[in-house]
Amino acid sequence: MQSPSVAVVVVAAGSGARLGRAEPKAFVPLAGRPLLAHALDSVFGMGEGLDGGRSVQLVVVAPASRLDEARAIVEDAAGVASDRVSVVVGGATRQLSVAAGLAAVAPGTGTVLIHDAARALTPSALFDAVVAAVESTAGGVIPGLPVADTIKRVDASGAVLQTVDRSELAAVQTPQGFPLPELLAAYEAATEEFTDDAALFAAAGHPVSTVEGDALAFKVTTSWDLRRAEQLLGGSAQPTLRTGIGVDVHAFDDASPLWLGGLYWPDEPGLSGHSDGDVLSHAVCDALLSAAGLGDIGGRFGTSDDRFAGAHGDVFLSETARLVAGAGFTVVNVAVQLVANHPKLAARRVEIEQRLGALLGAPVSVSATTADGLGFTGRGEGITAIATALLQAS
Ligand SMILES: Nc1ccn([C@@H]2O[C@H](COP(=O)(O)OP(=O)(O)OP(=O)(O)O)[C@@H](O)[C@H]2O)c(=O)n1
Ligand SMILES: C[C@](O)(CO)[C@H](O)COP(=O)(O)O
Repeated sequence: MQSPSVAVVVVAAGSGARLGRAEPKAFVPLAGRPLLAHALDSVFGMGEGLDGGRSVQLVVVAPASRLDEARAIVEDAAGVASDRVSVVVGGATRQLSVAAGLAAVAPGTGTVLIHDAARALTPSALFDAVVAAVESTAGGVIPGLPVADTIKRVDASGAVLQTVDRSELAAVQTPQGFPLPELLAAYEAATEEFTDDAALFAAAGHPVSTVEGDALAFKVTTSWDLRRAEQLLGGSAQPTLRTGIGVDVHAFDDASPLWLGGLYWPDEPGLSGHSDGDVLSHAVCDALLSAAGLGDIGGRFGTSDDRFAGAHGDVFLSETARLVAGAGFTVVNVAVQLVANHPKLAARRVEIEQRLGALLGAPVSVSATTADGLGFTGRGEGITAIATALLQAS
């Protein structure tokens, strides 16, 4: 293969912990397509693109678990099979992922750009501007934007120590461009972890300058960023809603106290279980986890975990609410229905609704029915709870 003069390494191997989705961030859908696909649109839109006068090599760095998916996205974006595109496995840190990508860049390449897949809406013109600046300066080039907020230095307690002069600061983006031989040598020499490639390059003694960044090159880090990206792509400004369902069943156990909806029910037979058997709270947790795409209560709070032995429903509900919020959702409402001969809920229904509503920060409706004498609930052997939850992406 003839050595291309420009290579672009797109790092897409991060987990996206701050986004909190089940899939790695680069594979999270944005307007119906993975973030990575959008990022590649920008690469293939470069003036120096694959079909242009000069060839550009593309290396995508993906998680080991998503190699096939990444290959399919790359092939789809490239339109044609090409020996100028490849997908390699990333590392545990961004720096290791970049190093893995650089190892796949053709020797003899003049300029290499390192780009975050998470900056999915970066305009192609920014790639072109960085390439042009690397070629004219022979140094490192990064896009930067003025910092809009006043910046304070604070200590661990939050006390303000100093106001930083922001006229000297820039918020730095990608793609970051470098002459390949110098960047490779800098990576070889690096003994510490840097948050961007320019810092690593500068630590090796090389000059780095900025070109004007672009607001569209923002990094999708949190759910809020993802929503902003959706809206910029002309997606509906309607909130993203997700429903979930949860069902739980526990058998009666005369030797246990009854806990239901977070309340103690004296003089009623209890329910068996690893925890306190609060079937109603557990169904609500499952509905919330299901709506957020976070699996289920068994997967999150397994019976092998001693911390949950005998735990009350409140513990599971509070932790579920924390997980759901961490995944970028607010609870719109929850509805739960018990299928049971007893206890009779009517007298304490409002009390349960208020208690669970306060825990979840959203309305909770509780209802009950019997099974007309049919099945195990009809025979009075246990209780079934069925819950639904509605979440809104925050
Ligand atoms: N081990 C890693 C870590 C990050 N990245 C990539 O580096 C870019 C910028 O990193 P960041 O936004 O911090 O992504 P994550 O590390 O995935 O996010 P988080 O810190 O929230 O987990 C992303 O495109 C990400 O996929 C990577 O390729 N390999
Ligand atoms: C490289 C980078 O995108 C420059 O802004 C950024 O440093 C990487 O993201 P992180 O959030 O710092 O891991």
